[in-house]
Amino acid sequence: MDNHNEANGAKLIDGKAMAKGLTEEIRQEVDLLIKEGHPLPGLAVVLVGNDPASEVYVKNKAIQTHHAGMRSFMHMLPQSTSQKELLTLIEDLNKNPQIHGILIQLPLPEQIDPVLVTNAIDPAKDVDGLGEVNTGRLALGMTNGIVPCTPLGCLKLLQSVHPDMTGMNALIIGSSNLVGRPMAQLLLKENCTVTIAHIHTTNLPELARQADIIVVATGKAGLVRGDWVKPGATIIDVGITRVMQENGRSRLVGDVNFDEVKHVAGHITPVPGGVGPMTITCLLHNTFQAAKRLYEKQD
Ligand SMILES: Nc1nc(=O)c2c([nH]1)NC[C@@H]1CN(c3ccc(C(=O)N[C@@H](CCC(=O)O)C(=O)O)cc3)C=[N+]21
Repeated sequence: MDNHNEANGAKLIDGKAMAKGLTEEIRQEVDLLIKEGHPLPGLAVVLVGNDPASEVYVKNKAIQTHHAGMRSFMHMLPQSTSQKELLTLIEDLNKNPQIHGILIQLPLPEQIDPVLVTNAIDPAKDVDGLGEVNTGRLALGMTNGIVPCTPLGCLKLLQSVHPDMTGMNALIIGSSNLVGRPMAQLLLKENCTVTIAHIHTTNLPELARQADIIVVATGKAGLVRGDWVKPGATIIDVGITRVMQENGRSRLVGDVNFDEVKHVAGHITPVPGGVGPMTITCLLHNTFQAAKRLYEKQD
């Protein structure tokens, strides 16, 4: 499959096509598990509150879970849900043998501590990979942990262009627990020289111009400009912001000024159709792996 189309100089890395292929592979592996007599892998997604964007993502995750031949369990809780109520639900999901993966959609309402609830998930079911056990395993370079979905998707997109990243300068813009920090661990493991830039970084354009790889996850639409980019560099755009156009319709834009950067970069991911679909496929992959590991222990 050719996932690379021309984007006026830069080649597009087609995350949508790659995600479709990987989801199909997962579906075949799920079929094999079921033929061996194992129960269907199940994913529980918990959404607290009624943020419309989160609702779209969560529904999309449920649809994709079915495409991969797995079961999905949705839990939509009101904005006023207490931390105790959420912890009780997590306890139930931890014990439920039909559920192999648990995802608590972030961000959470302010009365709930995201670190506390994330750590309440059984590490074997923590398919977001955000709890302290899986975070620690990744930091130690262990291979038995679960890797967060968005950075894992970014890694697969990068590997499609660079099978060997040894010695490359990688700049990560954004230091969140969800993306920036785990991304740094993954690229370190690929033998990159990793720089993490964040809100207090003073010389961002200068750092960007030295980078062979840029992964940007800040939520600042259009942050990365054309003259920040080294010619031929590979750009992974994690940002996703909905903006209103003059015609009254909205469209999605990333953290990269695409129209400028496409003339300079070697490869670039589009928004939409880049990192987003790969994030969902990696969630399915993590859920399948969690189920498979459990079945292997039971055999
Ligand atoms: N615990 C947790 N884990 C997450 O992985 C997580 C989360 N919380 N909170 C919110 C962010 C956001 N996120 C996206 C997933 C898919 C698309 C996606 O499929 N985007 C499509 C477009 C979708 C559209 O049209 O709106 C695309 O880029 O092509 C976007 C965003 C996962 N997140």
